[in-house]
Amino acid sequence: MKRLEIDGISKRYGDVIALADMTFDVRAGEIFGFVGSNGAGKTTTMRIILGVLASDGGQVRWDGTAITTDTRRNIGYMPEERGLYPRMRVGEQLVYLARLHGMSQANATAAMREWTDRLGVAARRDDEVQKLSLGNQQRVQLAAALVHDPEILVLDEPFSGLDPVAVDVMSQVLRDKAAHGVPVMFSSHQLDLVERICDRVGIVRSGSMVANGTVNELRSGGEERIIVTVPQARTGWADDLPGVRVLSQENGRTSIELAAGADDQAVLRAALETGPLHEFARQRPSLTELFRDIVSVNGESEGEKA
Ligand SMILES: Nc1ncnc2c1ncn2[C@@H]1O[C@H](COP(=O)(O)OP(=O)(O)OP(=O)(O)O)[C@@H](O)[C@H]1O
Repeated sequence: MKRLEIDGISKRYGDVIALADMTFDVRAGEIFGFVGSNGAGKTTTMRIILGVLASDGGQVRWDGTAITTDTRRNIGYMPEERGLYPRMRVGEQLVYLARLHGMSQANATAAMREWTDRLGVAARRDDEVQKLSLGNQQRVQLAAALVHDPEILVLDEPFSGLDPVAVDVMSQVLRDKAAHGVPVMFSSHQLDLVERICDRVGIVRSGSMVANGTVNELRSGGEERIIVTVPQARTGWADDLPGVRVLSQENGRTSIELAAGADDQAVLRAALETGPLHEFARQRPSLTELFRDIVSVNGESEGEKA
């Protein structure tokens, strides 16, 4: 199976260590979610994969071979800063980009038609990019990443700012691409979405990969919680129970971490005393909860720390 390998990449900006031994891979046919706090190093990694930025050390490989300018032409890239010409018309621009990648005029036009159709911007082909809403510009940006039929997809926050319909359209396109054997990597802060559509997830902190696996693998490494729903429970009902740490209590739903060996039946009895019990369940943490555990550094972004 072909793999995009990011192997021991390092990068400094003056005193700031942006990447330190960043290592992971993205496999053909999978959707890989790349998550981490602001400033953790996601964009820097993607720029290095694309070759728009040079690393200080390490290697990017595709199918076992160091990636070259030629291989990079087969990557569909959606840069964080976006990259469309605001005054060029949508259709012209996509054809132009496809032609730059070596497609014939006829194939480029066909691909432009296909992607503007699939991404729901066919009616805007003759409009200047700058006249589109931000969400529609983003759909065109994805079309630009796809129009040359790339072998690899690297997308920097493709979902930010999209409405729920556009999110569905974009997710479906990424799934189709993966189903056709393309490795798809994207960064995002929308963890519920990442949890839903990614085959594997990598969590980045301070320029390194700190956790990496399927959502289930990551979740099974997290501490189990007990969820207790008693709509009428008074605030703080579980605070003094032995071995109990209350993680949250909202709208009658309390999430509890229980120390090893602590008595879950005592929690159940205490819950029943506060009112009618609707739910008592053991649950693995969500990706959002895991992320907070793994990444949060006093709630600061990494850029602020640096
Ligand atoms: N051109 C630059 N000059 C100096 N420092 C930079 C430059 N680009 C990035 N950095 C620093 O490198 C680190 C990693 O930044 P990067 O943009 O890769 O993070 P990110 O994970 O993409 O963040 P975000 O989620 O906010 O987009 C940060 O500390 C950032 O301040």
